[in-house]
Amino acid sequence: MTVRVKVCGTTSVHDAVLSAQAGADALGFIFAPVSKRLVTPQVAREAGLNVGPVVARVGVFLGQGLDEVLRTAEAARVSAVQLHGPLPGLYVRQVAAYYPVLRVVRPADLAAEAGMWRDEPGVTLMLDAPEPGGGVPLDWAALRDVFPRGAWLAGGLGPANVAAAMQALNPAGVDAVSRLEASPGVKDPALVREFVRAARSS
Ligand SMILES: O=C(O)c1ccccc1N[C@@H]1O[C@H](COP(=O)(O)O)[C@@H](O)[C@H]1O
Repeated sequence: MTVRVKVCGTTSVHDAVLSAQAGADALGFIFAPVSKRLVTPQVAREAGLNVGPVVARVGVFLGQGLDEVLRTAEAARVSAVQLHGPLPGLYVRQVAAYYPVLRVVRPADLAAEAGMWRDEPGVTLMLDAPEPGGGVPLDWAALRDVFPRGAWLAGGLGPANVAAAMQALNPAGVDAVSRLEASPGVKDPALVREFVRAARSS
């Protein structure tokens, strides 16, 4: 199975084009106000118009109301939505009625969430560290026996460790932000290219 590669925390058209040219399958746009990588829906929309017809644009949310999520996703013209934080199942289903959902869970919540979304093709699980965007890798060895088939992996991934993470867990997709930056919200071109290359060749 070919791994999907998502480069998150895109805050400019320039960095969107850079990541797309590096070969990313998906770009993440963070709309959570707490983030150092906060982007406006207008910039995300403009970025999406500059990366061609194939690259997915994922709107990232943390602890925001349903109305805000749906309005922002529409304004930004994203193609998928990534949901962090504790959320009722009904909320996730309501978003999934409009957008494919990447449901982000911490290892502690994996068993419950995996059971909830096993038969819902519109919801894909992503495992991440408890502190999103913190650059801290998960304990891959501890997850080896429980990592769900088809799930994505995030948490402290970068050029130097993505191959080992893939070897340990065989995720369907990998996602990274802080280890690809020159400064918060600004991509380091070499790190982005090397991350995509390392994931592709693993
Ligand atoms: O990066 C952020 O600032 C952020 C804020 C709120 C929700 C999600 C955020 N980022 C997500 O964090 C993971 C991995 O980040 P890292 O590679 O460990 O720095 C990824 O899913 C981002 O989309």
